[in-house]
Amino acid sequence: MKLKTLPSERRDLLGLVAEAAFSCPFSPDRDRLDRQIAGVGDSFPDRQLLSRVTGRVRQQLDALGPRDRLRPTDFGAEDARLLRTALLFDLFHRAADDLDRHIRRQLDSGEEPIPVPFAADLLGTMRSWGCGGNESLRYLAFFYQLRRAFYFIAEGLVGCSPCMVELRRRLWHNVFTADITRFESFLWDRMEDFSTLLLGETGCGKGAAAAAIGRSGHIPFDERRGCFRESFTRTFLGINLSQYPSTLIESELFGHRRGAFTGAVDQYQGVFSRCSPHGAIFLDEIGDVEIPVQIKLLQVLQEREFCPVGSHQRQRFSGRVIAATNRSLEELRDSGAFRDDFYYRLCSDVIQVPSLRQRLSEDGRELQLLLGVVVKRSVGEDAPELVAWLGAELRRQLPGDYAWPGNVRELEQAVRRLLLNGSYAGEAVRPAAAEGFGRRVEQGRMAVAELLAGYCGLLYRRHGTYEEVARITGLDRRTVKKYVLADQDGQGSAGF
Ligand SMILES: Nc1ncnc2c1ncn2[C@@H]1O[C@H](COP(=O)(O)OP(=O)(O)OP(=O)(O)O)[C@@H](O)[C@H]1O
Repeated sequence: MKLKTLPSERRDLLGLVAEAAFSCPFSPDRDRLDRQIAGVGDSFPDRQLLSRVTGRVRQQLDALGPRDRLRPTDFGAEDARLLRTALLFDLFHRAADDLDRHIRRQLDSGEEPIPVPFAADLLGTMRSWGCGGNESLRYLAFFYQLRRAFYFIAEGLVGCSPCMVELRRRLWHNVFTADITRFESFLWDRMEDFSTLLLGETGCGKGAAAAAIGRSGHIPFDERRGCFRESFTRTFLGINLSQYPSTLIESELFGHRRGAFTGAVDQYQGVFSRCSPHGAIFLDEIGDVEIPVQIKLLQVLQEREFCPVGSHQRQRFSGRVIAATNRSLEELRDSGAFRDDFYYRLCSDVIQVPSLRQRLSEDGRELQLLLGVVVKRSVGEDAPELVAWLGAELRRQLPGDYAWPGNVRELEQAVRRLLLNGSYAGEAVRPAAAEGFGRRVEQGRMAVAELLAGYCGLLYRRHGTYEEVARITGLDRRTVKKYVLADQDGQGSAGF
């Protein structure tokens, strides 16, 4: 049979589509390609761009003949590749709403994978183009992974400032590498050794960034059961290492055998054994772990094996590790508190999550955008009037160069306080808090825990780091943090 060829103007356009299909959706390159495909300029509104692009691609494919008779294998090698990519691009965008709905339902349903009623249609369509059984299953899993990554990066890390745009691009690369075709061919199920270190101030979104990576791993489709093999809610497990005394950390990480130590009345599964094969573990506050635990973690990352406490049975770990800290790892490494070999195991990718201060200084619209997200999360719907009021109040009540030391978490709190009391003074609350604390000390009725929480809280508000408070008080950093958090929760300092 004589192989067909694409008309040259269609080949050019489908070439652009193939480039767009494999480029990062958060990159300026993708925006440029989309505008070329859609045949529109820079002023064309972002919101309408994708539907213009998909419309144009559909039009090009329709012009090649009835869709059910369009087979890439009827074309010469290069044209077949372009055509297949364009068909996949079109199918992916047709399925996007179904996939998003599925992601939301799975989020609500939790740990059991839910049925995917639209999967049979997608598989049938791909097979009608001559895709093999396994190949079409791979594409379906790939579609789902692409959509999850897009969903969690875009929803979890909102922001229009250049540093946020760059962060989203970095996260996408962290999931799919810088070359998605290479990822698709070789790396899709081999990402376990790509560890990630997230750095940034408290409350700036390191947890959100980790969740976006952890929920976006490869999950195969099980055609017999009609669902993906795993719920992505199980593929991301987090542990805040600063919450546990060093005696308990190992057991939380690796689990323990029954009777391994006093109090171990039952066998316990740690995060490493609970993590699914293509999942990820989020080790939050990695800068707080002591050297012996660093050595154990290093061993697991090197050998991919661990033993629960009190057991000699080796278990394999094949997930990814994402670690985060708001401390200066440079200082910790210089002081010997953080091992270099451990650092080098963790740092396949080091991503700096920007502070709210930097974001606001780069783009003034950032505040309004974030307020929109925070308000929607609080009231369950878009409320533009409320957002406008909150923005105006924050601008009126706070100094223009307010530093937002608690970042987005502080912004969330500021919104609640404005809604409750109509006021948020930020830094201006310090003297009042200090006065209240002083008064209560003078009254002489404070318990030691309350006194320490109030004092650590006061110093933390003044100096901004746990290290400095630890230096002044002579307490260790972990204890300082515990008191500062108690002070912030109002536990240690009720009535200030
Ligand atoms: N860009 C963003 N868009 C929307 N929400 C955000 C963004 N950044 C952070 N948040 C929200 O701010 C809150 C704090 O974020 P998160 O817990 O990820 O911070 P963190 O850096 O991990 O803090 P810590 O170091 O104290 O653990 C969360 O509710 C998170 O969803």
